[in-house]
Amino acid sequence: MSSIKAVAESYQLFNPRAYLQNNYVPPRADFSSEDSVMCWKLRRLHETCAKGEIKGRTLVDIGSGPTIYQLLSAFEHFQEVIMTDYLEVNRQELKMWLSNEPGAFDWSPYFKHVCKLEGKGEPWKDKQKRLREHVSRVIPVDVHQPRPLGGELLSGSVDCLVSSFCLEACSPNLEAFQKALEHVIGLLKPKGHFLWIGALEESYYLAGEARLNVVPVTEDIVKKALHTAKCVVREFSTYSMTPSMKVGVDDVSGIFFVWAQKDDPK
Ligand SMILES: C[S@@+](CC[C@H](N)C(=O)[O-])C[C@H]1O[C@@H](n2cnc3c(N)ncnc32)[C@H](O)[C@@H]1O
Ligand SMILES: O=S(=O)(c1ccc2c(c1)CN[C@@H](CF)C2)N1CCSCC1
Repeated sequence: MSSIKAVAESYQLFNPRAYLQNNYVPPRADFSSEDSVMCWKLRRLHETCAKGEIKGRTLVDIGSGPTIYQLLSAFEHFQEVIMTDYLEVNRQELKMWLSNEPGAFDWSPYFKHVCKLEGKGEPWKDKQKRLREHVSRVIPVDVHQPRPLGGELLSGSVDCLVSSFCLEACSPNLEAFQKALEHVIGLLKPKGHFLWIGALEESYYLAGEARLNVVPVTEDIVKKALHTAKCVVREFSTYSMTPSMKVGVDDVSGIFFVWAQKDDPK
């Protein structure tokens, strides 16, 4: 029986570079076909943010890991972006990229693709510069705490949350997954937006020496969890993995994309 403490211990072996190599380096991260999962994820985020409803002052990314792709469309509509992760090694990887230090991960294929989606002919380096200017803080997070960001932000003060592959990847069971979701939603203002990407029916993934357990969730589980957390689903779409995409670094069956809004109790 895994516990939150056991999950935390398993993450001590997490290798950000191995994780990036497993999931974000072409050709596995494929931009050559619009039908690839990466293009699907970026398109969902672009099309949802292009509607113009998701905007405000503060955007917080929960469980950023060593990645920034999840913010490439949403960040444009907010004054301040705060990135978060549980591990110092991931926060350091993010800070390396934000400071454009030698050896930082190359996210240029992602910027190029999103600039193409936006169709404004903007040089991708201009967007890259803007994202670096928007991220004000990279701070610790623990979704299993009632206040996941500690005292860094007031509960109910955030306009938009983004989270990708975090909650299911750090929750030992569905009860903990539900509580973590409710802790995270507690950061949002009423009517605040939640852009959530996650793994469907995944039970493990690898990141170097680390083998991380994942609580398997289905579309129905995710929808019910959002309802219990008093969120209204605006959009829910899924992507099914092809057998060729299963290369042993995880056993994910599919991906979900959610745009949800926190209920207004008034
Ligand atoms: C699969 S990675 C997701 C990374 C990135 N968001 C992405 O889209 O690839 C899961 C992340 O959850 C973080 N994590 C682990 N335990 C956590 C906790 N208790 N609270 C918040 N994040 C946690 C890990 O450090 C890791 O960066
Ligand atoms: O975007 S993905 O669908 C993706 C991206 C990241 C992850 C997973 C899947 C599944 N395991 C997660 C562990 F929590 C991390 N993708 C998987 C195929 S290759 C390109 C990356």
